[in-house]
Amino acid sequence: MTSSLPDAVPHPLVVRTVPLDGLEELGRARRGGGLADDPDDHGSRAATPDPRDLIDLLPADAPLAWVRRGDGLVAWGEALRFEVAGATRFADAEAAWRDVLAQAIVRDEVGVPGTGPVAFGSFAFDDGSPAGGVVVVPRVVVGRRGGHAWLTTIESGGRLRPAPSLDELVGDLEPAPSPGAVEYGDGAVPAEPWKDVVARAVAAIRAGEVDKTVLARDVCARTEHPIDVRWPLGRLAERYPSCWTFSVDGMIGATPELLVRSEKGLVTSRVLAGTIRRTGDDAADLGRAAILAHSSKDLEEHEYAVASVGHALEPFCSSINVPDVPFVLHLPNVLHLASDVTGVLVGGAEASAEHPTSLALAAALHPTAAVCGTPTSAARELIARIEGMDRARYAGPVGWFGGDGDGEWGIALRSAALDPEDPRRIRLFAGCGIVAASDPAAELAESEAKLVPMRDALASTGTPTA
Ligand SMILES: C=C(O[C@H]1C=CC=C(C(=O)O)[C@@H]1O)C(=O)O
Repeated sequence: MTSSLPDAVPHPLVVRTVPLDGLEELGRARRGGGLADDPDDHGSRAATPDPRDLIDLLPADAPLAWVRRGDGLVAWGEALRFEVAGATRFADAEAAWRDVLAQAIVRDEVGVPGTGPVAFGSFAFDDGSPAGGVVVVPRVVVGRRGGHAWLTTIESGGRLRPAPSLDELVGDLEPAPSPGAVEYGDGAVPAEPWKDVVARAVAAIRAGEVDKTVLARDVCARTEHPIDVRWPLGRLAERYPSCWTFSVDGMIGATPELLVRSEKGLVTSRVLAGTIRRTGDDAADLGRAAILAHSSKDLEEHEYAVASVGHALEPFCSSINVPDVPFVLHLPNVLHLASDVTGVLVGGAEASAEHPTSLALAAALHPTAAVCGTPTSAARELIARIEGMDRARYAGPVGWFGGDGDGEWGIALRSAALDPEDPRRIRLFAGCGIVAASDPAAELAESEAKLVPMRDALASTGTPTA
């Protein structure tokens, strides 16, 4: 399978970024409320931007999003789109983006990460997947970071014109309608047989074929009404503020795992592996956090994941910091062992330094042991042999990059893929790291806990599941 890219960019892109005032007011007016308190901001209760300010600007048609704690990017419209496929999908996407940039006319009056030209991407987990990958260059981008907001417009073949106002661009949006009742059905491998798949993986590990692997499953949902992506997105952004809520070409979710952020010579990766379900009782959950932090099975799972990220970043970095001990990340549905790995790219922040792009770094890191296993190629083969489904863009890189190559790529976890043929159908995914001590029934329960964010996001009403 190869990528089919246009031979040449049809017209140069004209990109303009201007500062934006009044984003909060616009968001507040739409919701009729005040600024939100961040539930992750333990104790300080500082006023933070509402996680929905950006999401609430999106139109229903093909919205693009990368939002965390109310900051990030939302975008819509399609100035350009590249579809890529196969093992060269990342390199092809990057080359196409470079070609576009070589001809772009840019006026950026803000100059922070995420301003100027921006492209969103979502890529398949597996080289052989028909899902391949897609890069979308939107027509309108609204961004916010640390109290500053901006508006970028991208036109193909136009002339540099005065920037339109946000009101003009957004107009009167109808709020997202609920998808109504949701029916769930089996995915490629139903729950009970999936336990046998886990048992086969455990046997393969005990036989020495791999040290660790990650197995995933899907469930299929059918909704009463067509799914307006803004419905689940708003709920995910509100309920999972410490995750990255994303939407790219029908792939949506709120991932807690940052594959790589590359910014001015500094790279960061949030590595997760090792999970315990929450009970809904805060005191009991503190006890469970302590159990997780000392669980040899989970620490082993985590160690493989951290090592895979450290090794993949090594060739690009002059220094790397890998924490000795993971911390426990508290999400509403689960607790994870987490490590923030940081590194300085060779050349550091020097303006003359030629850094790899964030997408090239994502390609080098993918697939980490958090979604594939150790050693990588044997784990990949084992997954292809026993998992019984095409992961498509689940567990693949999803995110954005800018004109200088810097950007942020998450791993598409806690996610779902809309059916491009039927707006009432969506496929939800969840996976679990498997090591020698894994128990199939416990892994099935863990996968159910990881499906909760998307299930709750699709629900038409009701209290989210703990
Ligand atoms: C593969 C998934 O989770 C990974 C990320 C965090 C914790 C994991 C675990 O504990 O098994 C997985 O490695 C998923 O959520 O679908």
